[in-house]
Amino acid sequence: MALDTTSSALPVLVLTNDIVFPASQLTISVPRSLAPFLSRIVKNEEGKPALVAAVPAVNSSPILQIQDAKLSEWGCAARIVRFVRPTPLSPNSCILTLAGVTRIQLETPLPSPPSLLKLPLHPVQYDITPAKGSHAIDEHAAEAFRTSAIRLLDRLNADNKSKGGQTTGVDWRRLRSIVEDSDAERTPWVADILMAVISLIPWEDRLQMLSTQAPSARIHLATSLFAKHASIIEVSQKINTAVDESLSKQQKEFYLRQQLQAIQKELANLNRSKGVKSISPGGDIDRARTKTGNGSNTSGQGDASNEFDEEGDEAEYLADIRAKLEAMIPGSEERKTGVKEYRRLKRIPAGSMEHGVIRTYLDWLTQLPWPRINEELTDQSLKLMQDPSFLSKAREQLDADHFGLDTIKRRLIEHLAVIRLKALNQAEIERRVSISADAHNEAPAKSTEALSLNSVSNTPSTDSTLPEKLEETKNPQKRRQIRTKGPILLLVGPPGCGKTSIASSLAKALGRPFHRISLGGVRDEAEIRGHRRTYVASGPGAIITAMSKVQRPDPVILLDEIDKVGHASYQGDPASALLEVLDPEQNVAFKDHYINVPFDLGQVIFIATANTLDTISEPLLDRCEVIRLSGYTYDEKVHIAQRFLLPKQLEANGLPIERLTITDDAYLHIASYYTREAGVRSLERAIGSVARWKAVEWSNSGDSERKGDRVKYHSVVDVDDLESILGVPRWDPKEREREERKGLVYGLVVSGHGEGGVLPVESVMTSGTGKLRLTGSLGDVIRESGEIALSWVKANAYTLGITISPSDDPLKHPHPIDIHLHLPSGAVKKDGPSAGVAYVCAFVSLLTGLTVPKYIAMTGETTLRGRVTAVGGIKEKVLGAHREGIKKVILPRSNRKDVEHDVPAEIIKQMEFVYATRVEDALDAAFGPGAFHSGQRMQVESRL
Ligand SMILES: Nc1ncnc2c1ncn2[C@@H]1O[C@H](COP(=O)(O)OP(=O)(O)OP(=O)(O)O)[C@@H](O)[C@H]1O
Repeated sequence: MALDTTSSALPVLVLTNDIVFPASQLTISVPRSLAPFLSRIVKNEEGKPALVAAVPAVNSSPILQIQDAKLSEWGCAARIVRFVRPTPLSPNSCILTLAGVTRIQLETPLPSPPSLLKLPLHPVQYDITPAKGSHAIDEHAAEAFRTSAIRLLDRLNADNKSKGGQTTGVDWRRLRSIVEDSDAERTPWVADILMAVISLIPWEDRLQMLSTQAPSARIHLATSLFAKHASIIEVSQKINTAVDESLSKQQKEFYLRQQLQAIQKELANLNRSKGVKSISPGGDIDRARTKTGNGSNTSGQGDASNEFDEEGDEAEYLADIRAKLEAMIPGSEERKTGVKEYRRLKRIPAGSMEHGVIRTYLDWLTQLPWPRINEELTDQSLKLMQDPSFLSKAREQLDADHFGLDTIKRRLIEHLAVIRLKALNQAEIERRVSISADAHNEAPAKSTEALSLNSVSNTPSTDSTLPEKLEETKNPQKRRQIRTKGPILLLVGPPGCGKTSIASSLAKALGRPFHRISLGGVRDEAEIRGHRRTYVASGPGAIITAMSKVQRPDPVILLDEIDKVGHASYQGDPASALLEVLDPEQNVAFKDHYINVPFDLGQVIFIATANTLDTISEPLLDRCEVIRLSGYTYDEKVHIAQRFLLPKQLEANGLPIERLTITDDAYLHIASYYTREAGVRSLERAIGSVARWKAVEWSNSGDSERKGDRVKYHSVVDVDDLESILGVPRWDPKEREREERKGLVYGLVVSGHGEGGVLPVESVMTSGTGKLRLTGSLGDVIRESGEIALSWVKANAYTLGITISPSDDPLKHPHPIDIHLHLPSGAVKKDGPSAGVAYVCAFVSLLTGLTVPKYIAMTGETTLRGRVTAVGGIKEKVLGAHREGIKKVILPRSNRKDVEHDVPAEIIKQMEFVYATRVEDALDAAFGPGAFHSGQRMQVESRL
């Protein structure tokens, strides 16, 4: 387009990388070679304006040299408003500030490449008349221009803000207000200003703008360019925000994962230092992560690198859990719950806390031995029980592991017999179901044949409830369950008498896993029944943990020390949680708070142990069948030591069997001088010490032989060797020497551990007012029996020859006295009525001056009328008395059967038993027959 207005010649300044627009200012550097020429223009000697034609290069680039520039046809006449030339020695370029005046068009192209030494004068055309008429801008176009310009400026402003306002140094808001205030006439001028300022508009677009002379065309061009660039900025801003958001999400996730890892590490350290296994089923998780089902990996054989892969492969894990859930019976509650949790797990992002909680829950849930779809129809224990010699083999197993304990072994065998019969019945029912199902499937018409087939089976059943049983057995959940419904066996006895070990040999005999749950000190119900999942770090209780460990529905579980379970408190009542476990009616649907799905414990054999029955709650006791173990005699201990404890200790200490022989006397010596217990635990420990001692001797002798010394090793240990091996005997035999003195007798007791022993009953008299003082941590019952005994003695004082007149009170005549009765071991609490006979004898001895021989001990409750009634713990007491060297025991007549049934024959042979019906019988036995006159006694009795 040509300008048909004014024409003149202007020096042409080539701009390689800038454009000057009319009404805009631009500061550039120019080569110093041009300085003289430029200063001439600026000095304006000829009175001309200091104008140059600033013509941009078409092929602009930051590194473009002037001589290489291809000039645009269009440029801008610009006034030099500032010219700074360098000092003569400075290598710098000149600084030139130009203010655009108007568009110019080169009339002809420049003839040669621009010179670096001077600006060539070149004719240009320009137009400085304001736009009018056909050039006028219509209002719509101006509005469109303003809108697009404002949109672009707003975007640039927002962009600038998001970058901290430091990027361009242009005040976009001010420009915006200029645009807003501009009327239609001024818009072409505003468009030029914006074009000069907005550097992001590409060079070609700006050149096009420069070369557009007509204002309306310029406005249209500017409108479309601004709209285009506003859209470009919007889109790029959107992309940037999206990228930023995803980046910040990633950063957030990364940060949280780092934190999670740190927490897990700390927890693992904590658990390691406490020696506690993980709350979740520990290494079993790893096991859970290995493939199952048709899987190629099985537990323990998996890829070793997976074992340590903390993150685990989520997809593999989910597939594994899914396979386990699919193996559960369809429609079963455990499967429904598992599937629900599995779906939740998939929805929740991995690494979140909730994800971990669900994962741990699913680990527990899927590891429990639920009834499975593809369970094999015969299992190991059923096969074992089908063996006709099952019971005799079981007995052999019990005998192989334990000496004596006949009653217990007999009872256990009875228990096994019941379980076996139930299992065989169950197997028979299953067999019938499968036959009838086959017949039904093959052809309904052949059902009669199937029935006749049944009737010729080896074990025809006369059970009238068979149809229901058959129906019940069709339910897959009810199949394969050998229920052990029946009383729970409770083994009661002193420590170390084999309760725990016989339970484990029962499990061995049954071919089932054995698990021991120690209940000693359990105060919190949650320890048995688990914490609800709402608790932080919640987990299942001891029962479900045991089931998860053994991985079978039918283990033998030993509830050890059931007498030491805590009682009801704010933490719940663990004893009542146990009730549910032990009650065969309830435990088929045992609900752990954590798992929260009923679990069938019907196939589990529970055996409980306790040292005493006193602290076991009545309802709990009611569900148990009590079997008592009451400790061993010395003979039994020697046998146990020889046959069981020594081989065990030799193996434990690595000494060959032929390298240690302990003589019977040595065993007896250890049992009586180094241990004083009903069981054999301390004895076992002492034998262990002997074995270790001899192991050292044996290896020393080997060393000496190698060195050529002749140190002989003696494999036999006799009584004389014991002191050097075990030290001074812990129980000094002299200590056992009891005294025979006035007011002192020996009673028989059973300690809280169920251990029997002898307890002195001491009494003295002091001057006083006829009062009785009882000391020695005595409970109410034992105090009352002291008072009863004294009342009886007072009532019979005359008959017994204590007073000279029937009306005299022996505590007041001839002198007023007080009696102080004490039971030693004052720190140990004592209660019970069984010291009555001993009290009477002590009072009579004190008041008459007669003494009771020290080899006599007694037990029995007395009534005010002088009857001697039965007491408990006879076997323990007699064995305790035997250990203490007592020769004669005075017992209530009604306890005779206990002695005859429970006390080993060899003990009966070694001791004398006197059975008393009345207190007088006991007095005769203690003080000697005829010590008191029987005739008078009859009188007293008739008076009563
Ligand atoms: N009759 C026995 N024959 C062989 N070994 C026995 C016999 N009785 C006990 N033992 C051994 O004595 C040790 C202690 O037995 P165990 O731990 O079963 O005692 P416990 O009655 O359960 O004691 P606690 O009440 O303290 O739990 C075991 O090594 C066990 O094998």
